[in-house]
Amino acid sequence: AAKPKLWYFHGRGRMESIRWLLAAAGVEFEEEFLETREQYEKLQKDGRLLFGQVPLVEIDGMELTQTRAILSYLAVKYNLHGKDMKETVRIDTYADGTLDLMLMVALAAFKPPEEKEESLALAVKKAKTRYFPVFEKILKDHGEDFLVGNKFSWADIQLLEAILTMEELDASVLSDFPLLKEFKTRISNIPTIKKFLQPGSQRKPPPDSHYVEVVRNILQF
Ligand SMILES: CCCCC[C@H]1O[C@@H](O)C[C@@H]1SC[C@H](NC(=O)CC[C@H](N)C(=O)O)C(=O)NCC(=O)O
Repeated sequence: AAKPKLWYFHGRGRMESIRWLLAAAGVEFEEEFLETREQYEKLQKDGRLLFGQVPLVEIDGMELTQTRAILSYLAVKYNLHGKDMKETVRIDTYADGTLDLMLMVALAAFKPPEEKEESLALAVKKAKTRYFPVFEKILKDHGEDFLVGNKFSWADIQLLEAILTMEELDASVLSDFPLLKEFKTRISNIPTIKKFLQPGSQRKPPPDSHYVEVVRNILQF
């Protein structure tokens, strides 16, 4: 079967969680990087962006947009969802929480320097006071290796991505969360994830000023 093809900017943004899921599932994927406004306008003109937006993922003969819809499709397709509805809603809930945190970080890149620092500091504060305490308690309460059903799921992938992203902003962000530290080590050592964390993988670096300029230029905002 053809490899999934991802259409997005050459950076993390909203697409990074999709890259993480595919990589963790051991699925090879291709990427098309939008560098110019023309490329983006062509996608729109060709009617490939339902609401005029990216991420766009070509998979199984479909052209999918809307990040959450794509992630849900991939989680089910690669058996990274729950064994029943009750597990699945927990996985979705945990994943949505980490996506909120990740988006806070992603959008901060587009703010003026002063505001950007403030937004990133707020994201770290939210991680330490809102999100990480919840996940530490979940791991403590059920005493299992994974967040749901003692089986590796999409929620675990999202949480690891969030942990690593927050550690880039504050290396001591896990200092009060011993179980999350163990979780980080455990999940990072899953072979497909270990590979994705090696240099040269399709994992993208944190957004820099060039990336922000390119995205602003393409989206004209
Ligand atoms: C570090 C880069 C991430 C920040 C920038 C991204 O966050 C978004 O707010 C903008 C981009 S992503 C690009 C943006 N895509 C979305 O906002 C998608 C939102 C949708 N709900 C989804 O989850 O996929 C875009 O195509 N906009 C064109 C425009 O709406 O006309």
